[in-house]
Amino acid sequence: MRLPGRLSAAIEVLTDVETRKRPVSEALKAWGLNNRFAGAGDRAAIGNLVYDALRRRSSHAALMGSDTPRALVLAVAVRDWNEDPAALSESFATDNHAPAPLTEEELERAVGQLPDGTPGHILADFPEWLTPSLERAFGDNWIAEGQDMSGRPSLDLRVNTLKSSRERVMKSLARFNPAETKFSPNGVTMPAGPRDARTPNVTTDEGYLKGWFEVQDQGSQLVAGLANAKPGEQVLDLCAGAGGKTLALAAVMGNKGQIFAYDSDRNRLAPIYDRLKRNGARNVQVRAPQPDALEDLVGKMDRVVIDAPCTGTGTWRRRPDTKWKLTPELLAQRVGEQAAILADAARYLKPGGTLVYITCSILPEENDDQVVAFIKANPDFASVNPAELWQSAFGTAFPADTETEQGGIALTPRLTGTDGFYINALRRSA
Ligand SMILES: C[S@@+](CC[C@H](N)C(=O)[O-])C[C@H]1O[C@@H](n2cnc3c(N)ncnc32)[C@H](O)[C@@H]1O
Repeated sequence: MRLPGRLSAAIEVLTDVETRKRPVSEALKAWGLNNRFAGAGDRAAIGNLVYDALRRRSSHAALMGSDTPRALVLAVAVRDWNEDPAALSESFATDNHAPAPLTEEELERAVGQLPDGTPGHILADFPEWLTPSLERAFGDNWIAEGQDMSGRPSLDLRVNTLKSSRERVMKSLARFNPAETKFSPNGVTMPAGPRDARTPNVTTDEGYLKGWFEVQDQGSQLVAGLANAKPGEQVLDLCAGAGGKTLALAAVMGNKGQIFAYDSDRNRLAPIYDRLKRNGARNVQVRAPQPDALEDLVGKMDRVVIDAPCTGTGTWRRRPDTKWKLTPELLAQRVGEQAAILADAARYLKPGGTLVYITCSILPEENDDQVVAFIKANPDFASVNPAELWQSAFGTAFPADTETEQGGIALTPRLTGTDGFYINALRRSA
């Protein structure tokens, strides 16, 4: 397919996403099944167009004076893919699969600029109702943070030190030009390419099949490291899900000590069994949800890790459709769940133990605010100094501006080139 046909297909997929409220991945899959002639390169290009349209949905719409799928996809072609609108329109006229040629207004708007006085939430490309939260989280930098949240993410891998080394993984993936991650000591990264660049399919690599690495954003690797679990400790991973953090904890602990991996959702937990095997993680006991599943652990843990259910606002680059679906009600629901989990988690700790609270959110309601409320109710807990925590976990310089007011660490695309993550290590007095 040539670009005009790919643009038409992207408009079709985006229409499906918007009218049927479908997740992008589902709509793309359905399009692929109905258009079997399209190759992998076409499907990747169409996916990139759709995701780029959603990443900067509000500024694309403001520029074009319309938020139709056609307006958004044309804006991507010009603003993000650097197509010349007049040449593009000409190419449409000679291609049977192309959208209709651009109107006079579209041609004019596509090369224009957003006017002075455009509201910050449009410049930053997130829903207006979140402005006070993001201003509170990032002060004067809130628009720049939002803009960096609207770019394409890199593909990051965590080298599984139980089975391999960074050098070996980089050699195995040399055809994708991997580089070392800036902060994570065991990370490998492949930057996102422009336009129709395809994301490397690393999960068919021999190294992956042998358990040498996992696909994991550098931010997720860092918070797992900052949980600061030590070999020999007793660790409860209370929201283990499919085990992304569990596997990283097992590697940091060198398979020594014990991790108890629990999740209240059996389906989410299900993939962990195969992943543990592939990774050679042998110090993990999976606890399936059932009454009293964790009662024997009360008062015995050195560390309880809460990778809390959250809005996922830190992952907007990867899942830009969720950015526009988030509502105040959903945020309130997540905040309630987090407070309940935090309140329950403390009882598993030994005196002197550490509660590690993690989210992949950038919203203070889910981060520092939760810590303030928790410490108010549990005055025997205090945040471990972030710079000292970083030093203890990695032995490297603490990245600038990542410390939050309440002693947490907040990672963002702008500050650390990672997804948005928050961590606060709360130590109980002995
Ligand atoms: C952010 S996800 C965990 C991701 C996982 N740790 C990883 O690194 O792949 C949050 C998880 O919390 C689980 N969860 C929600 N409420 C819970 C509760 N009350 N107790 C335990 N797990 C809960 C959800 O099922 C979900 O799997």
